[in-house]
Amino acid sequence: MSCSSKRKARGTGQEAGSSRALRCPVLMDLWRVPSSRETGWYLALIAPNVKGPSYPWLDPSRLYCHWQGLQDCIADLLQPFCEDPIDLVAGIDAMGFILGAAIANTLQKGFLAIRKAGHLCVETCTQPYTDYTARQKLLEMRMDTIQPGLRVLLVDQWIETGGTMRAAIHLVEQQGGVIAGIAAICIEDSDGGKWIQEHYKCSQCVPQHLMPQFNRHQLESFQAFGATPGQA
Ligand SMILES: O=P(O)(O)OC[C@H]1O[C@H](OP(=O)(O)OP(=O)(O)O)[C@H](O)[C@@H]1O
Ligand SMILES: Nc1ncnc2[nH]cnc12
Repeated sequence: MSCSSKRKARGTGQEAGSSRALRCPVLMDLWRVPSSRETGWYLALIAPNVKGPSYPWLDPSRLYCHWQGLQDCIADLLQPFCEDPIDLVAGIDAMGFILGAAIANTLQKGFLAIRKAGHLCVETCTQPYTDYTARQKLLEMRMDTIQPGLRVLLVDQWIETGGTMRAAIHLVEQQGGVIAGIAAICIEDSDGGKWIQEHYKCSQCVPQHLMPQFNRHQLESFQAFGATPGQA
């Protein structure tokens, strides 16, 4: 209960400084939609990391709170695939579930959860990988869904080193699935990110002119938060 601001959370009548509002440095205006929704406008809704290097360097989940931001983000991710046959959408644990399920619903397709190990109580195939934390991890997928030739759109929130996405690609292809495409808010220009873009049809929300900021892990839009990012 350290928030001293007295701003009102619009529409709720709830004060930011009330007992229900904990640590809320920048309250979102959930209803404000810019009149000219420029390409990737909603990326400015992403919050910076203020907790340090053991966390991802930013928080895209803030943009999911904004109805028009989420809608435009999903439309942008799907645009390159609008002519392509897709049988199934697969999302990667955990934040890839949000975008993946929203995309599946938009396409009126089913959704397959690719999970971090230890949660699926059915027959699974597993794939070890290393991600941006440099730790060894394990992805897991059920084995009763992908028939040979099934066209799968793989979705995650972010591709940094590409380790997680490559593990998911491997799981789908091992079962005979065809990667119809790969969608993520950002695919960084890392070696792994480039490899994925060279080998698969991809979509991401970050326009070319903003890529240097995303690769540097420092967005100009963070200035609006008045907070020093915990990690670059
Ligand atoms: O390209 P990579 O270096 O492999 O990193 C990308 C992965 O890292 C994040 O997940 P993370 O496990 O941090 O968090 P989550 O479980 O909250 O999605 C992100 O959502 C991707 O899944
Ligand atoms: N959520 C995320 N935000 C920024 N960078 C990431 N790298 C992996 N996950 C990320």
